[in-house]
Amino acid sequence: MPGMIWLSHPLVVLLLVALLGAVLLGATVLFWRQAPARSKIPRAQKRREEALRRMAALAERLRQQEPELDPKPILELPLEMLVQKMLADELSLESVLCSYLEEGHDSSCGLAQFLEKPAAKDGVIVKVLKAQGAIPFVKTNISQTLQSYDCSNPIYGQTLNPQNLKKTPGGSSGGEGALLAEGGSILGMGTDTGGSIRIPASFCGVCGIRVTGYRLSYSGVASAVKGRKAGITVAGPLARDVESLALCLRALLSEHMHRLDPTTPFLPFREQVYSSNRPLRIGYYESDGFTQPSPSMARAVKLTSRLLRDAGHQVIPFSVPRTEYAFFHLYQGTLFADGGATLLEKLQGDIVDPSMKNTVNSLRLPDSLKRFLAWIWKYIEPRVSQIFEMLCGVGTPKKLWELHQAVEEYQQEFIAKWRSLDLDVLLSPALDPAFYIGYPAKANTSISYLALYNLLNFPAGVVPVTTVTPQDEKELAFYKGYYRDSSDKNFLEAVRGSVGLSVAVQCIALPWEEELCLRFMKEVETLVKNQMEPK
Ligand SMILES: CCCCCCCC/C=C\CCCCCCCC(=O)NCC(=O)O
Repeated sequence: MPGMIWLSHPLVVLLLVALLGAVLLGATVLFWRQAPARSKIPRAQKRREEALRRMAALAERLRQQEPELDPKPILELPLEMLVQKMLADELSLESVLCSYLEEGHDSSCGLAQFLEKPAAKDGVIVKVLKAQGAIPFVKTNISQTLQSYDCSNPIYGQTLNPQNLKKTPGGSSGGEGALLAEGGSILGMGTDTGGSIRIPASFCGVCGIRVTGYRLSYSGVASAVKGRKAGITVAGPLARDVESLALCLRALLSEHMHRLDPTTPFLPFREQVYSSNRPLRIGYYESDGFTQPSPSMARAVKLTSRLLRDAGHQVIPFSVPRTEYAFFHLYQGTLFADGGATLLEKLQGDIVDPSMKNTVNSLRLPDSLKRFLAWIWKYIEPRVSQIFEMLCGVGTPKKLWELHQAVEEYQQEFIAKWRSLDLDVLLSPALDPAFYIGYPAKANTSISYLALYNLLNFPAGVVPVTTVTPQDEKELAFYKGYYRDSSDKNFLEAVRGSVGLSVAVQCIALPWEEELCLRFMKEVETLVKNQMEPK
């Protein structure tokens, strides 16, 4: 046989042996490099099991001591009412959640190399909350490195969405979203670079807000990627209602926080802005022209803008300028300005979670190959081409400054448009309904509605307003997406089969206007609640 003749050639045999040797060597080196990570993971899992056993034992002891006590009505109380009851001595209970760097605890970011390095002291947010009586009681699951909006890592596994166990709770702060949705907590803290507070909140049917950069302290918050100066990561709370978010920000925006971290402005919570009821001028859009909204996302904006109009507010159409440019060139440009070097460094010797493989494998390619793929994909799927271009990084400090300047110019262009319409606030879709597990990595352009406000650095929060109806589901049959590419196709697959799942809207204000943003969110929440429960 001709094949056998080839195989009997000594050079071919030599080549095959060399190839096999190289593969074996590669696998051994990888195994050896991952060995420390592999050994830390079972220990972390054991610590978690022990903690859960201790919690179960404590719960059992409480049940025996107080057989009459029903904790459910307490856990379901909004934070504000809980505080009122505690102040009135009707309740004494120990539970406010915080997942930030906390003395004596690991903040792993889903990375084995961050394990067994407990924080030496509390982060500023934890310090301020503790000083006001908060008792952090649990750290919740996140996506590996926080650079994905799924919620999975090789240490603690995949978190599921309590509304549908085949769906992700979103990420990166997906554990917080799931715990709040299940009534297991009353307040959580997350971080947001591309929707990591707002996506889990909207996927799980709770509220969340990303504040203007630097308004809340970021000191002591663990992260796999630090140092970005555009598209910066910010802290923010998640809770079951807007009043709880306001209570949290009221507590944090204090002299105490400013004293502990003078890089935050001394700008205490402005009560009169939050409690004002003057009618608002509200801009709104159902589509950003880049990610075709799911039928439920568009319906959520329609429903909310009608309720707002009926309540006496002025509602004005708004269109987002140059979304494609803003998403790829500016947002992804800043996200991967270093070509992913920082992220890859943090993953060295670690097991890469399946939810991160797409990003990590693409980043690991040599720049020349990324450029070649960008060129090829230009003729097949232009959006994939743009992703590969951005994954090369900016190249030089001069280019980075040019990018920062372009971001500032876009910010001014957006503000000028906002001002020309004399708007107070803006209403947009969030990202809904929850995706099937594994899909965030496949539909990576669909975060455009949320990432825009990371790029602009505006405060933006999400409020659940409706659930997916059978009619929304039927209308998905006509969903094609604006680009008809793999990301559009994956988005459609990700959101199918979601009748009954939560759908939120996004409420946006200008920088430093967190109180106005919250006031707008509260207005939306109240109007939706009132129409669901007519007097
Ligand atoms: C052809 C496929 C190539 C895949 C390349 C992947 C490109 C990834 C693009 C977008 C994903 C962006 C995810 C950003 C998530 C940020 C989440 C967040 O807010 N994190 C919080 C934090 O950083 O603290």
